[in-house]
Parts: sequence; structure tokens; C-alpha cells
Amino acid sequence: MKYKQRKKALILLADGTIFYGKSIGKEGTAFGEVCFNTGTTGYQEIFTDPSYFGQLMVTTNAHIGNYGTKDSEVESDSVKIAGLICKNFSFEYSRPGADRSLEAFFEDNNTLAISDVDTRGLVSYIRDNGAMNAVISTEVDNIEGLKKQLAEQPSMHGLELASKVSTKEPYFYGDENATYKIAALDIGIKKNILRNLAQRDAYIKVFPYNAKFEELEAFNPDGYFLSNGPGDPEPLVEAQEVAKEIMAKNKPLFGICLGHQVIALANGISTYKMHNGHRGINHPVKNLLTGKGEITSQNHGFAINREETEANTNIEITHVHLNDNTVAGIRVKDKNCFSVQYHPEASPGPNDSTYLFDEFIENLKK
Ligand SMILES: NC(=O)CC[C@H](N)C(=O)O
Repeated sequence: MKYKQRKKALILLADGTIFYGKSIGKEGTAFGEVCFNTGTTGYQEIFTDPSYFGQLMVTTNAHIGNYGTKDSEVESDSVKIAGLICKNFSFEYSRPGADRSLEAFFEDNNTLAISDVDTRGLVSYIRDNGAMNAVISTEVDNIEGLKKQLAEQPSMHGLELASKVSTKEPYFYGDENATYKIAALDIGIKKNILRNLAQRDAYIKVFPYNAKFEELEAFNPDGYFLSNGPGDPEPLVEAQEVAKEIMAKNKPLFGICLGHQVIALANGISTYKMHNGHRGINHPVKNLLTGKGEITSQNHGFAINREETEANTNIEITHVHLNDNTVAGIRVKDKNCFSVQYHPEASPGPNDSTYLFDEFIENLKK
């Protein structure tokens, strides 16, 4: 392996705690909310998932970069994490079909990444003390300056980020002669959701985060979709309005993650920031309608209020997270509407939950 001279780097947490590591190449500083993903594979999909916008990602898997990157295996057109914190970074990679190294991929995306960090120590610390803002930097001699800048960063709680990652203009996905037409509101949509819908004979028109219901309706869709995405769902009042209007007209509606939270808010159920979110590819969920278990892909830091959901007689809890009993899925009883807090499109993760896309297509027929 080629020898690389690597700059010392640090991660400074908002409470003053510092961990040290080395930059993988690029020098500089990046701010974000620190979060961790326990997935053992799928780093490229994680780094390009728009839901991670504004977050510094700690990967608990000990090796990152070892199978390089592939241009077709992205969830959006660029790296969306604010920066990476990992243990071992592989500059060498081994995979016959790879297009580039992860180092080159990060260089092209101007992403700051630091390795050789005690990620076990760091993750245990965040697990105990909760999600918080942090900064990663090669400016290891400027701790006081970094502390000042860090104190000025906005909190994830209350932060609207969908507008930062949403498409600026509407676009189409799939075969225009497909059987079904779906209007999707892009509040940070992952490509694999579009792939899953298109594979099920759907033609999708994707709309910007602030599109009005009338714009979506003008596409004359068979059903509507609210996507995943970054930030706090509460400030997304335009999307909540769209959800209300879709439900008022009793049109088929499906929401994933941020979209699920928006649907809950549109039904008067509040959301809250979790101590630590769920981020990984082995989260156990029980489908309460079938009694079956699913191993799911998850990535969220907010959740919907369980007491308010239970108290709402028009909402049925359809899925529950078995680790902590948080609400993982709901159905609006008098509407053609359901949503899940996790990721049936996976990417990365297991495909146990793809049946939810089939159920949505069935709902379009009703
Ligand atoms: N993947 C998502 O859609 C995440 C939703 C929201 N940003 C959260 O953190 O809870």
C-alpha cells in the first residue's frame, strides 16, 4: 500500500469532548449533527442518502472504502453527509466492478473525512449523551476558534433542510407508458424508492418540496408519495398542507420516513427528537396486521408521538420497532393512506419490507 502523509484531525463535540484522528486527504472543517450508522455494508448508499444532509456520520463498521464505489450505486447525485468519521479507511479497494476508490469519490465531492478515530469510544459517548452538534477539522491548533464557530451552528431540532436537497424543477422517472402514475413530493427522495416504484409498472413525476397540491394533481396521478428526507419534519408546513389535501380528497397516499412524519403531523400527531435515532440495517420491526417480523433499514432522528397516535381513534399503529416500542408504521383508518418510519427500499439493507411497495400499488387500484 502506498504510504500517505496524513494530517492530524479532530472531532470536537458541542459539550467540549474531543476525539482525535487523521484526515484521509482533504484539509478543512465541517460542521453537523453527529450521528452513527451501525450498517456493516452499503457505505456509498449511506453517504449519498439526502436524509443525512447536515449530519456528520460515524460508521461503526471497522473498515470503510474496501470495496470502492460504483457510479450506479448512489441514492442521489452527490455526497450528502456533512463529513465522515471512521476507524480504518481503505485507500486500496478490491472489487472487480468498482468505478473508483472511495478516496477519489470523496475528492470529487469535496467531502471531509477523518479516520483512525476511536469510533467505539465516540459512539458509546453519543449513545449515552445523545445526539449533538459537532465539528471535524484539521485545524487541531484552533480549538477555541472551532468551539466559537460550533456554538453558532443551528440545532437539528426545528431545522428545515428539505429545501436544501429537493429538486428545483419537476422531473419524470420511469416508462411513460407504465400502467400507474404517481406524483411524488421530493423532500429528499432516495433513488431506490423511484426504482422500486418504476419496477412496479409506475411512471413517476417528482415535484419540488414546496409544490402545491394542485401542481401534483395536474399530473392526474393514480396515487401520491411523500418521500424521506433530512431535518425536522415540523417546519415542513407546505408538505403537511399537501398531505392534508391528498387525504381530504381520499386519494391513495404512501409516505416513507420524513414523509411518514409529515403524514402524522397532518393528522395532528406531533413529532419529537429522539435521544439517538435509529440508523442501521438490522432494526427489528413487527407488522401488527400480520404478526410477522421484518429486519429493516432505518435512518431517522425524529419519531412520531406514541401516546398521541394511540389517542387518535382514526389512526391505527400497523408497525412497531421491537427495540424500543416506537411507532414504526401507521394507517389512516378512513383514508387510503399508510406510512412507515423505516426504509422498505433499503439500499442499503435487507429487502424484507419491499411488500409495502406492492401494497401501495394495490391501493392505487382501489
Ligand atoms: N430518512 C428520513 O427520512 C429521516 C427523517 C428525519 N429527517 C429524521 O431524522 O427523523
